[in-house]
Amino acid sequence: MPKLILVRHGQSEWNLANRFTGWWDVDVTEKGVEEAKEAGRLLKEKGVFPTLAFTSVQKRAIKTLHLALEYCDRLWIPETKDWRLNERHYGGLTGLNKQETRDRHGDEQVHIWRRSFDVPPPPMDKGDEYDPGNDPRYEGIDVPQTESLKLTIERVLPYWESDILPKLVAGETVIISAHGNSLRALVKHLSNISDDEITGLEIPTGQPIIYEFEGSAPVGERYYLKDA
Ligand SMILES: O=C(O)[C@H](O)COP(=O)(O)O
Repeated sequence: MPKLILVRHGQSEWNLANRFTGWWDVDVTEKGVEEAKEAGRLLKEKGVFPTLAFTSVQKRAIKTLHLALEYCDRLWIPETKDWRLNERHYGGLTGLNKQETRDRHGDEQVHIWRRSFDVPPPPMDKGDEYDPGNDPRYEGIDVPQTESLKLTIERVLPYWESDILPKLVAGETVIISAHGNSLRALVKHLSNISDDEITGLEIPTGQPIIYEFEGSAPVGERYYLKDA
């Protein structure tokens, strides 16, 4: 049965520093590197070998993918990078410390910005030091100024339908190395999670999540590979 493997990148420098990251391109930490290697070892140990890979255009996800593939001896498989798998854009919160933002705006407001379904964080100003607008990797793309989970879903799902799902239907074992919120977008869709319930879903770093597919639909529920 074709499998879908979802992996959130290993710990990033700004996960460690507790800063809102979004589209800012931070690296993985040493711990993140270890998490990514461990994900690869686990794939190998459990005999789940990806045949095709997708990732974002952000180095924390790309590096995680490469380390995971290296540690299951599959660095050679075809891979595609696409901005539509990027982390959700954190708007004007990008770069701020999460705790300091809580102290300033209150826990409830910060929780709404982080986890609500459709309330986007305040938009990023054009020319903000963390604005990736002029980055060549986004040439020709209308870079958002902020994104809620709902807006993230609106760019992740069309890409999933057009580029990824057909590969699973064709029998490939697909690995997607992406981000907390682009993966929440996918899991919401695949596990049919309501707009209310999705606020409670957290995706840990570096832990492969598996969906088994029959045709174009998942069979049964997702599970963590470490528990299989
Ligand atoms: O972009 C970020 O800051 C993190 O990758 C995810 O942050 P969150 O846990 O606030 O959604």
